[in-house]
Amino acid sequence: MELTITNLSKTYANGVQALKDVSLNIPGGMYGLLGPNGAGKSTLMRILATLQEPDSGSVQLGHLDVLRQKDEVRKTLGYLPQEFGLYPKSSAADMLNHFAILKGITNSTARKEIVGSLLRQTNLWDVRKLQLGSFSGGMRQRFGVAVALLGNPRLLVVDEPTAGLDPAERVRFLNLLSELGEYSVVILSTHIVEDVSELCTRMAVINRGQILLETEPQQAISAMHGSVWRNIVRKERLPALEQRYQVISTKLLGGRTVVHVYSETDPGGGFEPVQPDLKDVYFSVMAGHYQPVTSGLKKEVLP
Ligand SMILES: Nc1ncnc2c1ncn2[C@@H]1O[C@H](COP(=O)(O)OP(=O)(O)OP(=O)(O)O)[C@@H](O)[C@H]1O
Repeated sequence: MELTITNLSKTYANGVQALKDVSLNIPGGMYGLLGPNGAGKSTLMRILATLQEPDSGSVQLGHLDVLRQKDEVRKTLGYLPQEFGLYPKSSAADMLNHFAILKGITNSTARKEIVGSLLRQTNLWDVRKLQLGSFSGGMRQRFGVAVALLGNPRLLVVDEPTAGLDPAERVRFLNLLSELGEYSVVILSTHIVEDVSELCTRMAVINRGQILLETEPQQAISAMHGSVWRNIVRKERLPALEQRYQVISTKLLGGRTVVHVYSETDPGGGFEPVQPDLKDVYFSVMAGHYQPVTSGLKKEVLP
């Protein structure tokens, strides 16, 4: 199973171009779509989930044309939107049973089995009789996954699921997702770099509706070896450093500022080489130190 997105564009009525000629090949497994707020992630996710029309382009899931065969796609689609409403007075088990009926699982014995197994898989079995209104953020998200998994989707679209989860809930949630990636296409949109580095075998960086990078996280990190340098400075020095160097990121650490810069040769000035991580990759791409490439990270500095 593979998802092929070709030349997708979308401009809203207010003139905002949310997607500009987006093309991606998404194989089975866990795929990360990483970008800041407003990058166009939700627009792309809603189009993949057959809830929105692009202006142009095509999307193919295996042999299905996602934009034309919507009913067929919906049978094999799971979608966890950024926000969803639940009946607060319903129990988790009742609500999931209700969604299973909507999904067309009419045989009651089969449905009971499926609902039970999903509640166990999402670690909600013990709280299945509690009202959804009493659920924590993490429990809600896991319930959302249980709903999205009804009917064994071949395509699972998950939009910013970890925003608002505490660290323990986030880890539990990511572990749950990582178990799903093997047999279907799972697309995870997020603005959190760690979500991608911990989970995804492939990823794309999107900003202002454009794909800036499409790669394997490990490959992108390797390609930056030797090009990331670190210094710890006083805040007042930052403007001067930004003039002189290609600054990737700055981070406060105990009142001082840790600066990462991009340079293919020793930049001097007290900078030391560091092992790059996916944050260095992401912020370098966002800062425009790299040219967009379709696969892998080419070491090309923009003029
Ligand atoms: N219905 C709409 N009408 C007009 N503009 C919209 C609409 N939906 C989104 N936009 C704009 O399109 C751009 C992309 O939005 P989108 O929600 O796809 O981004 P995102 O990456 O998901 O961001 P976020 O994480 O904030 O949801 C933004 O500039 C947004 O303001």
